[in-house]
Amino acid sequence: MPLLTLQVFATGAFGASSDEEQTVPRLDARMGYHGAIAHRMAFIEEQGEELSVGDIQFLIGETPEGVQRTDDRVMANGIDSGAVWLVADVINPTRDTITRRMSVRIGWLDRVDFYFMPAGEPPERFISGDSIPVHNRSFATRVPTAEYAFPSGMTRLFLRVETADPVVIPFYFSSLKAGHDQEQFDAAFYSFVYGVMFALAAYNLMLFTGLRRKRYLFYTIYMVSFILMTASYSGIGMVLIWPSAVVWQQWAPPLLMLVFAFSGITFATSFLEVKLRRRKLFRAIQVLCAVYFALFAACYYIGERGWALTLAFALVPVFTGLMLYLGVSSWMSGMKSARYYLFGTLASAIGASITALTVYGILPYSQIGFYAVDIGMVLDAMLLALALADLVKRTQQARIAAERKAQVDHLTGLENRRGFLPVAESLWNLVKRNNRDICVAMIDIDHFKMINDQYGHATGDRILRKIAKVLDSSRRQGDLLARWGGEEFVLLLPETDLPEACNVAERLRQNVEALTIREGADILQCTISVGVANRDSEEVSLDKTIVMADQALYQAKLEGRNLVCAGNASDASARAVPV
Ligand SMILES: Nc1nc2c(ncn2[C@@H]2O[C@H](COP(=O)(O)OP(=O)(O)OP(=O)(O)O)[C@@H](O)[C@H]2O)c(=O)[nH]1
Repeated sequence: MPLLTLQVFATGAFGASSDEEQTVPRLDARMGYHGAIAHRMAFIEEQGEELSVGDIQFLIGETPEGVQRTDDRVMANGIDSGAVWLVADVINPTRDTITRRMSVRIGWLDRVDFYFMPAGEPPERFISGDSIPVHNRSFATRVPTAEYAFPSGMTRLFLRVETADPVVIPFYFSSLKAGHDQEQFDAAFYSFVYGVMFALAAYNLMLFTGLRRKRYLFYTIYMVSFILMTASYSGIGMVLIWPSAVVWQQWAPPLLMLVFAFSGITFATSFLEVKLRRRKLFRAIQVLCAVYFALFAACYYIGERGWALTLAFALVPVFTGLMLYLGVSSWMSGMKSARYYLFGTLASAIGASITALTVYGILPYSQIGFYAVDIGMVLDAMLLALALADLVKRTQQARIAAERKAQVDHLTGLENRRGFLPVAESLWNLVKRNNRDICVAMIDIDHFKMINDQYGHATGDRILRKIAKVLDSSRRQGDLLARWGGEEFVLLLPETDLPEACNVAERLRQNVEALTIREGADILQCTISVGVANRDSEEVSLDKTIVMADQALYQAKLEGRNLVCAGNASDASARAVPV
């Protein structure tokens, strides 16, 4: 007989009795018990050596004080603990058989054996657990399940659970219909979770294919690794995808937990541009990832699955903390899109913590507690997708602002040559199509070098700004004014013939001449020279008209400055004349 060290899992130990009927609690076969019912059963924990049904029967008979009770509906005993037996006597007071469905609703348990022993008969056994290929299990279900037709009288029910994973035993005893309804609910829930995840993963993969931005790829990997991780520990993977891959099923949960944590942190570092902003931290994260993978490989090599799981369970909070820290620090440093990221990470962290605490038995077991990680992750997936969209929006806005900035002259606030030309070209083409007049005036401040030399560059700048303002307020609405470069400006006058353009130019000249600028004790007055040219034939381009206006401006300078000269764009050899 193996030596047993018996432990109490929780408070409320059953008062031991030599009466076997009191030692083993009773279940009524007619009842459909609501929720998990470990508190309605007795339990015994194996210490080292494996026990048989005969050993357990012997123990119950000979040392009933060793049989324990718990107040908890779900037994939770942490990682790598010994095998646990649950025992109850199922009473069927009717003459007919009563069929009941029993299941342990956890997909990661290695080995689960159900034994049913009617009085005076040998036990009938049902085997399950993820160390057994699906087709070799008594019932090919996602979670360990048995259906049994309880005969009239008493049947002793034994349940043995053994695993290197966290020992959690939500044992359900229900009618076939209630069991079926629960499975339907689970299927609907996982369909919803996986549906959302797959849709977002596929969409972001498309974005990656089209845009070639790595962050979309990392998002996709993060989602897919979550799907695979939950598929591995929920048992869905084994039932639907790898029904015979027992070794893979044993190692998949810790491995996929690592992959999930790493893909999450990789997405975070890419999205929050940690490599650019925090180079040292980025290196440290890479080293940490490498160390974890090396430790996992070592666990695999020596066959310590419990250690690998402990490693994975220890890693997830570390990386979640790191992801939260990165989110907070990025938000603090002004990255607006980081707040969606932060809320998403917070949702998944809270969900994962609730599930972990539920699985460890620290929080009372509930459906919502058990599925909290999935609910949190769905929220996380949606908020991260929102964060990516927000980042795209902000990047676009920044690009448009930068493009606009590149088209504006920062000194005068007028358009510069880059801003002027595209608008001028389209106006030019429009006028040309309608065969209307259009003119160009080139404007240059006279003797500006002298002002710079005498009063300094800063005063020169101030005067440039003032003259630009005068020009801007003197132009007609619809005319396009820009700083062409240095102390030169250009004015495009659509729907304007040459004499009218010369009138406008003359008004500008007069307004600038009337401008007085105080510089210390001096009152400064500036003048401008203007060259005007018009489009006087079909073939004349904007460029050519600008050249002609420039020549007319040169003529104005030659004629003594503070003048408006007009030229003819189609006849560049003709001499521009003062107006
Ligand atoms: N303060 C200031 N000066 C500028 C700026 N851009 C060009 N200049 C100056 O404008 C002056 C232009 O000199 P020039 O091309 O010789 O022409 P000018 O002295 O105006 O003589 P005319 O055009 O022949 O009347 C140079 O001294 C340039 O340094 C600017 O943004 N700010």
